[in-house]
Amino acid sequence: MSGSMKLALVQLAVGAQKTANLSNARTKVVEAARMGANMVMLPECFNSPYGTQYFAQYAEDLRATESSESLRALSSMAKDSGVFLVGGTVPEKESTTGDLFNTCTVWNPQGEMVAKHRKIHLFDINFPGRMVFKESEVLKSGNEITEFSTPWGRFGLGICYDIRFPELAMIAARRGCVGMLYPGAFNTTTGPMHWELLLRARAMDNQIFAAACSPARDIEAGYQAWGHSTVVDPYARVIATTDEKQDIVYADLDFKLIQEVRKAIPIYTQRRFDVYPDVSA
Ligand SMILES: NC(=O)CCC(=O)C(=O)O
Repeated sequence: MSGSMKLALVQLAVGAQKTANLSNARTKVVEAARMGANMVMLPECFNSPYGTQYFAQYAEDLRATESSESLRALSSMAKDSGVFLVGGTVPEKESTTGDLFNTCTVWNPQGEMVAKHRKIHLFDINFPGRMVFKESEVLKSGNEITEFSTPWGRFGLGICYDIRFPELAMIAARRGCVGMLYPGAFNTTTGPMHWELLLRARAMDNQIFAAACSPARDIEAGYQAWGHSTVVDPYARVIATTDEKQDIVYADLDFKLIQEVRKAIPIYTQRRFDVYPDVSA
């Protein structure tokens, strides 16, 4: 838990053409690496529009890198740029069962997959007249907590709606993770209400970094992404953000802030596991 790292969030303009999305992602990952990024994150559904009608059409078998166009592209982006790559999410089709998942893969600078996270909490909400969405109509949920190691420390992963469930970040932090990373695609209804608040809450409660990467907003799309890809530090301060357009957000993560804030506000040693249970145990 020391040193510093440059994180880049690629707020990608995503369209209907998968090949064009992969090529645009590659250009932006290369650009971020040239700007000194050590780790780059792509958004939820970076290779397809976001919507229940699209998952089956864009889904790929992610069992092996070679069998998936998107995984081959992510592996080579990471390797050619020499970065850790949190590869947004890709609609996944489990070939034996036909089940669909919303899945994030993470790649090391050698182009090897080091983590795979299937969205655990599906986005089912009903905001009458404003936002109705039911991922569970087409997707199955993942059942595993995911973390991965880097030279700067371990990171936990969640996908978009997963951020609303504080347990994932709490468990990751108590197991020693230095940050939570969320490829996401909030919308223009819930984004202004909760996107930044949730990131700051996850960072504040756990005294870790928290970052979320959105697609850019496409005003022609059925689902209007909120954008505003954001990085928050262990004091729960927003240290980098943007608006709704295509952009790359850069943040230097200084890991000594974790010890600093935990020393100043020592909630870590003041917990009362004699009164309530430790969810990370
Ligand atoms: N893609 C998602 O999971 C969207 C989550 C969201 O918008 C929310 O409000 O939560």
